[in-house]
Amino acid sequence: MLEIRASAPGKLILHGEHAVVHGKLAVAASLDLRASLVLTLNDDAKVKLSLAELNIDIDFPLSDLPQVSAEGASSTQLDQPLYQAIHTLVAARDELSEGLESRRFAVEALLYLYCGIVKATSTQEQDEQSPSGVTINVKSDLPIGAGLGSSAAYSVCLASSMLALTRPIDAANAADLDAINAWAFLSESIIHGKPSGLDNTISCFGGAVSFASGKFNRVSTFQSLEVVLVDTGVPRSTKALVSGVRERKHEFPAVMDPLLDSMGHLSQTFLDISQQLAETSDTDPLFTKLETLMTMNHHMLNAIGVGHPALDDVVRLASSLGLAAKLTGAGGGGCAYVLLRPHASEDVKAKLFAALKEKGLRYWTTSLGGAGVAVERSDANQ
Ligand SMILES: Nc1ncnc2c1ncn2[C@@H]1O[C@H](COP(=O)(O)OP(=O)(O)OP(=O)(O)O)[C@@H](O)[C@H]1O
Ligand SMILES: C[C@@](O)(CCO)CC(=O)[O-]
Ligand SMILES: [Mg+2]
Repeated sequence: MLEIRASAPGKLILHGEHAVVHGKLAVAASLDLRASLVLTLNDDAKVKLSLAELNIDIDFPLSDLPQVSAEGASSTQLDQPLYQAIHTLVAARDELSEGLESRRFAVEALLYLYCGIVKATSTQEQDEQSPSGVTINVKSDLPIGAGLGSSAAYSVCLASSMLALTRPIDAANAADLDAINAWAFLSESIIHGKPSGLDNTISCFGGAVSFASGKFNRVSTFQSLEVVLVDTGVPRSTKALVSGVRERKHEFPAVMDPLLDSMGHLSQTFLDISQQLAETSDTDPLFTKLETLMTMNHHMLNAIGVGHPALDDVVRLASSLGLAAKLTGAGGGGCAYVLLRPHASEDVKAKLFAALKEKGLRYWTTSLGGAGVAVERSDANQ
């Protein structure tokens, strides 16, 4: 029996969220929290999906899926007629009418990649003669819609498993990674609107990077930072927040543009200081600078309209213990991260964890810069 297993990590944006959508520099690293997917074939000629975190169990007959144009679907641009056909198909399903719109985007993204990658490579004759369906189960360690790149981890799992269904995929091969990343970006575009590509790139390649205008450089200087991720539990949508910033930028360009520029410069300053950190044993003054940058960036993100009182509460709580925190990802709720100095006193950590527990907030201590996508195909008949 054919089985494909894929997994991909979430990410922490240390600095540069939102600014990166407008071409500025951001710095981010992968997390050790991952999404995972198992794909098998079925004889029912259906795409069956079970998305545990979204409480979605639904199937679509293959015969209902739209035809892909003769030239096949592009991996670099969303095919609008194909997307519209999928959007209409999903909108017609009552099971998906409840809850947030973004639940439907997850199903649309999955069907889009299925049609664009799998259906596009099989001929109509093959489809009619042996209409093998696929069964897909997804689970995730990541909080959904909370700033840690759950949508990107999901998108990378989708892209890598669909590609592995059509040909051998090696996650150590640069061309295969580029193909996964390109399709994952299209899935992110369905979920996010206009993503920068940072989240799917980190989830695909892993490690720690600086990123601007679709290009990234690996960075090894800040992977060892110790952080605590804190989820305010306030739900929000990345798509809505990103479009809110775009509108504000359009309305007040002279005010917004310098703020976005400043956030890009802040990412570069962070990189310069983390480079110095790697070259000295006298780290305390540099950590003081890193903490100042976090506080500044948190307030700049408030200024561009992506803050939330619950995030400010986390920043205040950290500050009462002499620590710095800032929101991460799209903001508007979701997660903040707290920076711990190396050898932070056990007493401070214990106080932080106790205060977070008392407020009923979920938190994670995590390592940065782990592996990117993993995909493996096994076939019992081979
Ligand atoms: N495990 C999952 N199963 C199915 N869909 C998922 C899963 N994880 C994320 N998604 C999709 O991604 C959406 C959440 O993405 P969104 O971009 O709003 O938040 P995020 O990626 O967690 O945060 P950020 O983009 O700020 O890092 C969900 O509503 C769903 O459409
Ligand atoms: C808010 C944002 O910068 C990060 C979301 O994790 C959006 C993006 O980069 O696409
Ligand atoms: Mg996202």
